Order: sequence, then structure tokens, then C-alpha cells
Amino acid sequence: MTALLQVDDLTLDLGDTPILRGVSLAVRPGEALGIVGESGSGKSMTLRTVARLLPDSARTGGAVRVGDRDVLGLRGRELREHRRGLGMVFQDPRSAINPVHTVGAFLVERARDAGQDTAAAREQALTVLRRMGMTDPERRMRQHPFELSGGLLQRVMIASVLMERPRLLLADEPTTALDVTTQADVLALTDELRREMGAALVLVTHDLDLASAVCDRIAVMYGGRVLETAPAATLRDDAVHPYTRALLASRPPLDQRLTEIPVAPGSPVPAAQTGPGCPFVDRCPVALPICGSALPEERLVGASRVRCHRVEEVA
Ligand SMILES: Nc1ncnc2c1ncn2[C@@H]1O[C@H](COP(=O)(O)OP(=O)(O)OP(=O)(O)O)[C@@H](O)[C@H]1O
Repeated sequence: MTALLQVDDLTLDLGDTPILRGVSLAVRPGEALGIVGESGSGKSMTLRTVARLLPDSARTGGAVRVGDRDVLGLRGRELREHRRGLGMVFQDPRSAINPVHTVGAFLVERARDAGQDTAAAREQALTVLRRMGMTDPERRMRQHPFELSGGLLQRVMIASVLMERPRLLLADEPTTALDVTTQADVLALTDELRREMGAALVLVTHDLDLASAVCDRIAVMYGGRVLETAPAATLRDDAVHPYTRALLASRPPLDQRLTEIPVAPGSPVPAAQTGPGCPFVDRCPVALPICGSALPEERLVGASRVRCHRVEEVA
């Protein structure tokens, strides 16, 4: 099937600083792709490039297509239409919701923007809130954002985005601010609803388990590059890249999920500090001299696409 989102050899520089290097991804209609990696690997910037929400100093190369739109070349009205067709959810719902209006007013206005009359918008808002696991949605609709917990407010945000029936949902750490059990609940409900609506999802998270729970495929990023892409189950059980394996091995126990635990000795490097070879070379337990001097080609190993010189030995 043709991809809904196709990213080919994307590069991004902010001023003189390289941020993304040769990122390629594809998402089919209705599919969920997780982008996973440590802080600074370029996950958010990849998502922001797809939405064209970049600082003025940004320079891009390669190609990003959503449907038949060439995203990197869009201007003016076409760019606004492109953004309107996307559903975007970020980590902090309080920054995206007007604090002076009630939850109901916020939701009804969003649905009216999408062309519904007030009564239908209200009905739909109640239905979607219920589906997002909220009890007594009538009462919630009368409340103001400050009266809701972070978890409830994020459910409201996600409901508002889904009510606009986007083809593509872009979610950047949407549940990171919530407690662990709420995270899994909110993501599972979001996933169920968006699948019914046929919306594709790109989920950015540092949490591999959370991504595997809802995503069909996962791309692992490091230093501005994608090092491995695989179906979620393959990645969990048969990860190939030494970085993916380090990520898997370092997963904290459930009750310590909110603590940062180092993945491998050393700390992650941004694209700006990587050399010509594999960005993971300095932390990789099986690196050879060639790993520092030449970028490995992407190779297909089983169901995984992997960039690693040692792919035969490690697979
Ligand atoms: N406005 C900016 N100007 C310059 N560099 C930036 C800017 N925003 C982000 N960066 C840099 O771009 C790189 C990629 O950042 P990005 O936010 O995409 O990482 P991430 O993988 O999403 O990590 P995190 O989980 O911490 O958000 C980082 O090195 C970051 O410091």
C-alpha cells in the first residue's frame, strides 16, 4: 500500500548545527509508527519537520510527503491546510488549551471549526470523552482546565484532536507527564479510537515498552539518524542493532519508570557531535575501527532494517 507519510533522506540543520542526518521513514494509512531513542536523538525534530513547525533558522534537505503533498515545499494556504489535516498532541496539555474557557466550550469550538453544528459537536464531545475513559463527561464539560488533573486534561486534548478526524496523528511524548498506569491507559484508549477512525499515528517516546504496546513498527533514533526500524514484536524479541539492544537491556523496572537510567556507559550525542561513521560508535560494546570512519549502509536483516557494520556477527 502507498505510504501516507514518506520521509526520504531527511536532513535538518538549525543555523550551522546539524540536527537530522538522512532520516527515512514510512507510515501507511492507519498504521502506528513509534520513534524511540534517548534525549537529543532527533525524535521531536523529525515530528516537527513533518508538521513544519520549525524555527526560522531551519534548513531542510531530502523529502517529506504526506499523501500527495510535498511538505518541505509548502507555503501559505497550502501549509495551513497541511497542518489542519494533522492531529498534534504534545507533552503538556496546559500549554495548548485556553485556561479561561470550560472544557465543553473548548471541545465544541474545535468541532465547530471542523464544520459541525453546536448540538452535534456537543454530542460528539461527550461520546469521545466517554470513549477516552472519562466518567461523568457532562460534569467535566462544565469544568475549567485548572480543575482537571494532567491525565484528564490530556484525555480532553486527545479527544479534541480526534474529533477533527485527522488522517495522521503526531504525538510527542503525549503521556510522559502522567503517572505510569495512566500513561498506558491513555495511550491504549487513544490507539483504539484512532484505529476505528482510520488515523495513522507517529508516536515519539523514550519509552520502548510504551511504544511496543501500541505501535505496529518502531524506528530507533540516535544522533540524528535512524539506526533500526522493525515491527514492534521483532524489535522487542529480536533487536539487531547494539544500540537497540542496549535500550532494551536498560529498561527500568515499572515502578522506576520516571527515573532516567543510562542506556550504555557514556551519554547520548547529538548529531552535531557525531563523526562520519556510526553515531553510536563511542558507546558501542562491539565497535570496530571502521565503525568510526564509515557510515554503515542500511541493510535488511529478517524483518528489520539496520545500520550496523557488525550486523552479521550481532544478528
Ligand atoms: N531550537 C533549537 N535550536 C538548536 N538546537 C535545537 C533546538 N531544538 C532542539 N535542538 C537540538 O536538536 C537535537 C534534537 O532534539 P530533539 O528535541 O529532536 O530530540 P529528542 O530526541 O526529541 O529528545 P527529547 O526526548 O529530549 O525531546 C538536540 O541536540 C537538541 O539540543
